[in-house]
Amino acid sequence: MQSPVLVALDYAEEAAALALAEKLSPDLCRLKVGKELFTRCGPGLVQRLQAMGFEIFLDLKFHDIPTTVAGAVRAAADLGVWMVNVHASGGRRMMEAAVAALEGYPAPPLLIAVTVLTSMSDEDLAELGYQESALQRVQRLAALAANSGVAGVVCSAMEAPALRRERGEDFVLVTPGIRLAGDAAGDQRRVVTPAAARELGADYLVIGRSITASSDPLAALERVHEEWAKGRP
Ligand SMILES: O=C(O)c1cc(=O)[nH]c(=O)n1[C@@H]1O[C@H](COP(=O)(O)O)[C@@H](O)[C@H]1O
Repeated sequence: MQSPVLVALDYAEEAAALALAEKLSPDLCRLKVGKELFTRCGPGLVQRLQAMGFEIFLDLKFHDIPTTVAGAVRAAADLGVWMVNVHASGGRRMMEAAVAALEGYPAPPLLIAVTVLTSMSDEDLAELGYQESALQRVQRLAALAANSGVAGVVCSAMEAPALRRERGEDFVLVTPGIRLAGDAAGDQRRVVTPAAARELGADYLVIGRSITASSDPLAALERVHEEWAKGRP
Protein backbone atom coordinates (compact mmCIF):
# COMPACT_ATOMS: atom_id res chain seq x y z
CA MET A 1 0.00 0.00 0.00
CA GLN A 2 1.23 3.51 -0.76
CA SER A 3 0.73 6.23 1.83
CA PRO A 4 -2.37 5.68 3.99
CA VAL A 5 -2.68 9.45 4.57
CA LEU A 6 -5.21 11.40 2.50
CA VAL A 7 -4.83 15.16 3.03
CA ALA A 8 -8.06 17.15 2.60
CA LEU A 9 -7.47 20.27 0.50
CA ASP A 10 -10.41 22.23 1.89
CA TYR A 11 -9.54 25.58 0.34
CA ALA A 12 -11.52 28.27 -1.47
CA GLU A 13 -8.73 29.08 -3.94
CA GLU A 14 -6.59 27.13 -6.32
CA ALA A 15 -3.46 29.05 -5.30
CA ALA A 16 -3.84 27.98 -1.66
CA ALA A 17 -4.39 24.34 -2.64
CA LEU A 18 -1.36 24.32 -4.94
CA ALA A 19 0.79 26.06 -2.32
CA LEU A 20 -0.05 23.36 0.23
CA ALA A 21 0.58 20.61 -2.33
CA GLU A 22 4.02 22.12 -3.06
CA LYS A 23 4.93 21.72 0.62
CA LEU A 24 3.91 18.04 0.72
CA SER A 25 5.13 15.00 -1.21
CA PRO A 26 3.34 12.28 -3.20
CA ASP A 27 5.52 9.78 -1.32
CA LEU A 28 3.92 10.84 1.96
CA CYS A 29 0.27 11.41 1.06
CA ARG A 30 -2.51 11.44 -1.44
CA LEU A 31 -4.70 14.54 -1.80
CA LYS A 32 -8.45 14.86 -1.37
CA VAL A 33 -10.32 17.38 -3.51
CA GLY A 34 -13.77 18.02 -2.12
CA LYS A 35 -16.90 20.01 -2.80
CA GLU A 36 -15.64 23.55 -2.18
CA LEU A 37 -12.41 23.33 -4.16
CA PHE A 38 -13.92 21.30 -7.02
CA THR A 39 -16.89 23.64 -7.36
CA ARG A 40 -14.54 26.59 -7.59
CA CYS A 41 -11.70 25.13 -9.66
CA GLY A 42 -13.09 22.07 -11.47
CA PRO A 43 -11.26 19.20 -13.17
CA GLY A 44 -8.35 21.42 -14.26
CA LEU A 45 -7.07 21.60 -10.70
CA VAL A 46 -7.34 17.82 -10.29
CA GLN A 47 -5.22 17.44 -13.43
CA ARG A 48 -2.64 19.94 -12.15
CA LEU A 49 -2.31 18.04 -8.87
CA GLN A 50 -2.02 14.76 -10.79
CA ALA A 51 0.74 16.32 -12.92
CA MET A 52 2.60 17.04 -9.66
CA GLY A 53 2.53 13.27 -9.01
CA PHE A 54 -0.33 13.12 -6.49
CA GLU A 55 -3.07 10.51 -6.57
CA ILE A 56 -6.46 12.12 -6.00
CA PHE A 57 -9.46 11.19 -3.89
CA LEU A 58 -12.36 13.04 -5.52
CA ASP A 59 -14.67 13.53 -2.54
CA LEU A 60 -17.95 14.70 -4.04
CA LYS A 61 -20.12 12.20 -2.13
CA PHE A 62 -22.51 11.54 -4.99
CA HIS A 63 -26.11 10.96 -3.81
CA ASP A 64 -28.76 10.99 -6.53
CA ILE A 65 -30.81 8.67 -8.71
CA PRO A 66 -28.85 5.66 -10.05
CA THR A 67 -28.45 6.93 -13.63
CA THR A 68 -27.16 10.31 -12.51
CA VAL A 69 -24.69 8.80 -10.04
CA ALA A 70 -23.45 6.29 -12.64
CA GLY A 71 -22.69 9.17 -15.03
CA ALA A 72 -20.91 11.15 -12.32
CA VAL A 73 -18.79 8.15 -11.32
CA ARG A 74 -17.83 7.61 -14.98
CA ALA A 75 -16.81 11.28 -15.20
CA ALA A 76 -14.56 10.76 -12.15
CA ALA A 77 -13.05 7.63 -13.70
CA ASP A 78 -12.38 9.51 -16.96
CA LEU A 79 -10.52 12.11 -14.89
CA GLY A 80 -8.24 9.32 -13.67
CA VAL A 81 -8.82 9.81 -9.96
CA TRP A 82 -7.64 7.13 -7.53
CA MET A 83 -10.72 7.15 -5.25
CA VAL A 84 -14.30 8.40 -5.58
CA ASN A 85 -17.22 8.21 -3.17
CA VAL A 86 -21.01 8.04 -3.05
CA HIS A 87 -23.44 8.15 -0.11
CA ALA A 88 -24.47 4.64 0.99
CA SER A 89 -27.86 6.08 1.93
CA GLY A 90 -28.52 6.47 -1.81
CA GLY A 91 -29.40 2.79 -1.58
CA ARG A 92 -28.57 -0.51 -3.22
CA ARG A 93 -29.65 0.32 -6.78
CA MET A 94 -27.69 3.57 -6.73
CA MET A 95 -24.54 1.84 -5.47
CA GLU A 96 -24.92 -1.05 -7.94
CA ALA A 97 -25.23 1.48 -10.77
CA ALA A 98 -22.01 3.16 -9.57
CA VAL A 99 -20.21 -0.21 -9.50
CA ALA A 100 -21.49 -1.10 -12.98
CA ALA A 101 -20.38 2.29 -14.31
CA LEU A 102 -16.76 1.38 -13.56
CA GLU A 103 -16.82 -1.94 -15.42
CA GLY A 104 -14.46 -1.91 -18.37
CA TYR A 105 -12.04 0.68 -16.98
CA PRO A 106 -8.55 -0.87 -16.92
CA ALA A 107 -7.65 0.96 -13.68
CA PRO A 108 -10.93 2.18 -12.15
CA PRO A 109 -10.99 4.41 -9.07
CA LEU A 110 -11.61 2.74 -5.73
CA LEU A 111 -15.35 3.20 -5.11
CA ILE A 112 -16.18 3.99 -1.50
CA ALA A 113 -19.52 4.66 0.21
CA VAL A 114 -19.98 7.24 2.97
CA THR A 115 -21.90 5.76 5.91
CA VAL A 116 -22.62 8.24 8.74
CA LEU A 117 -20.69 11.50 8.51
CA THR A 118 -18.11 11.91 11.27
CA SER A 119 -19.71 15.25 12.13
CA MET A 120 -22.85 13.38 13.27
CA SER A 121 -23.52 12.13 16.81
CA ASP A 122 -26.19 9.73 18.06
CA GLU A 123 -28.25 12.82 19.03
CA ASP A 124 -28.03 14.21 15.48
CA LEU A 125 -29.28 10.87 14.12
CA ALA A 126 -32.18 10.81 16.61
CA GLU A 127 -33.19 14.27 15.41
CA LEU A 128 -33.39 12.87 11.88
CA GLY A 129 -35.77 10.19 13.12
CA TYR A 130 -33.30 7.28 13.15
CA GLN A 131 -33.70 4.85 16.06
CA GLU A 132 -30.19 3.45 15.57
CA SER A 133 -26.93 4.64 17.13
CA ALA A 134 -24.19 5.89 14.79
CA LEU A 135 -22.44 2.51 15.16
CA GLN A 136 -25.57 0.52 14.27
CA ARG A 137 -26.32 2.72 11.29
CA VAL A 138 -22.71 2.49 10.04
CA GLN A 139 -22.93 -1.31 10.33
CA ARG A 140 -26.20 -1.38 8.37
CA LEU A 141 -24.94 0.93 5.61
CA ALA A 142 -21.59 -0.88 5.36
CA ALA A 143 -23.39 -4.21 4.91
CA LEU A 144 -25.54 -2.70 2.17
CA ALA A 145 -22.46 -1.17 0.50
CA ALA A 146 -20.59 -4.49 0.60
CA ASN A 147 -23.62 -6.36 -0.79
CA SER A 148 -23.88 -3.78 -3.59
CA GLY A 149 -20.29 -4.51 -4.67
CA VAL A 150 -18.66 -1.33 -3.31
CA ALA A 151 -15.00 -1.73 -2.24
CA GLY A 152 -15.31 -0.11 1.19
CA VAL A 153 -16.73 2.71 3.28
CA VAL A 154 -16.01 6.04 4.88
CA CYS A 155 -16.71 5.85 8.62
CA SER A 156 -15.22 6.96 11.91
CA ALA A 157 -12.34 4.80 13.14
CA MET A 158 -14.58 4.22 16.19
CA GLU A 159 -16.65 1.87 14.01
CA ALA A 160 -13.63 0.18 12.38
CA PRO A 161 -13.32 -2.84 14.75
CA ALA A 162 -16.96 -3.86 14.22
CA LEU A 163 -16.70 -3.44 10.44
CA ARG A 164 -13.41 -5.34 10.25
CA ARG A 165 -15.05 -8.24 12.13
CA GLU A 166 -18.17 -8.21 10.00
CA ARG A 167 -16.80 -7.36 6.55
CA GLY A 168 -13.32 -8.95 6.61
CA GLU A 169 -9.78 -7.83 5.88
CA ASP A 170 -10.27 -6.73 2.26
CA PHE A 171 -13.09 -4.28 2.91
CA VAL A 172 -11.54 -0.79 2.68
CA LEU A 173 -12.04 1.49 5.70
CA VAL A 174 -11.44 5.20 5.09
CA THR A 175 -11.58 7.22 8.31
CA PRO A 176 -11.94 11.01 8.60
CA GLY A 177 -12.45 12.80 11.92
CA ILE A 178 -8.72 12.45 12.64
CA ARG A 179 -6.95 14.88 14.95
CA LEU A 180 -3.38 15.06 16.23
CA ALA A 181 -3.47 15.13 20.04
CA GLY A 182 -4.28 18.63 21.27
CA ASP A 183 -5.90 19.88 18.04
CA ALA A 184 -9.47 21.22 18.18
CA ALA A 185 -12.25 18.86 17.01
CA GLY A 186 -14.14 21.76 15.37
CA ASP A 187 -17.32 20.49 13.68
CA GLN A 188 -16.28 16.83 13.97
CA ARG A 189 -18.05 14.64 16.57
CA ARG A 190 -16.57 11.13 16.24
CA VAL A 191 -12.86 11.98 16.52
CA VAL A 192 -9.81 9.70 16.82
CA THR A 193 -5.98 10.17 16.72
CA PRO A 194 -3.90 8.66 13.89
CA ALA A 195 -2.40 6.00 16.19
CA ALA A 196 -5.80 4.98 17.53
CA ALA A 197 -7.27 4.88 14.01
CA ARG A 198 -4.66 2.37 12.92
CA GLU A 199 -5.02 0.29 16.07
CA LEU A 200 -8.76 0.19 15.49
CA GLY A 201 -8.30 -1.11 11.93
CA ALA A 202 -8.43 1.86 9.53
CA ASP A 203 -6.79 1.47 6.10
CA TYR A 204 -6.70 5.18 5.22
CA LEU A 205 -6.82 8.40 7.24
CA VAL A 206 -8.51 11.52 5.89
CA ILE A 207 -7.02 14.51 7.63
CA GLY A 208 -7.50 18.19 6.89
CA ARG A 209 -7.10 20.89 9.48
CA SER A 210 -4.50 19.14 11.66
CA ILE A 211 -2.20 19.50 8.61
CA THR A 212 -3.59 22.42 6.61
CA ALA A 213 -3.97 24.74 9.62
CA SER A 214 -0.50 23.89 10.92
CA SER A 215 2.28 26.48 10.61
CA ASP A 216 4.43 23.65 9.23
CA PRO A 217 2.19 21.28 7.22
CA LEU A 218 5.02 18.94 6.21
CA ALA A 219 6.08 18.52 9.85
CA ALA A 220 2.44 17.86 10.80
CA LEU A 221 2.20 15.25 8.02
CA GLU A 222 5.39 13.61 9.27
CA ARG A 223 3.89 13.56 12.78
CA VAL A 224 0.79 11.83 11.41
CA HIS A 225 3.07 9.16 9.91
CA GLU A 226 4.96 8.73 13.18
CA GLU A 227 1.67 8.32 15.04
CA TRP A 228 0.35 5.90 12.41
CA ALA A 229 3.49 3.79 12.85
CA LYS A 230 2.92 3.72 16.63
CA GLY A 231 -0.60 2.41 16.14
CA ARG A 232 0.58 -0.68 14.26
CA PRO A 233 -1.43 -3.60 15.70
O1 LIG B 1 -15.86 11.72 2.83
C1 LIG B 1 -15.10 12.37 3.56
O2 LIG B 1 -13.94 12.57 3.25
C2 LIG B 1 -15.61 12.78 4.89
C3 LIG B 1 -16.60 12.00 5.43
C4 LIG B 1 -16.98 12.16 6.77
O3 LIG B 1 -17.80 11.43 7.32
N1 LIG B 1 -16.38 13.17 7.49
C5 LIG B 1 -15.44 14.00 6.95
O4 LIG B 1 -14.92 14.87 7.67
N2 LIG B 1 -15.08 13.87 5.62
C6 LIG B 1 -14.13 14.82 5.01
O5 LIG B 1 -12.88 14.71 5.67
C7 LIG B 1 -12.29 16.01 5.84
C8 LIG B 1 -12.01 16.24 7.31
O6 LIG B 1 -11.35 17.44 7.49
P1 LIG B 1 -10.78 17.88 8.92
O7 LIG B 1 -11.92 17.80 9.89
O8 LIG B 1 -10.27 19.26 8.68
O9 LIG B 1 -9.68 16.88 9.24
C9 LIG B 1 -13.23 17.03 5.22
O10 LIG B 1 -12.73 17.34 3.94
C10 LIG B 1 -14.55 16.28 5.10
O11 LIG B 1 -15.27 16.66 3.94
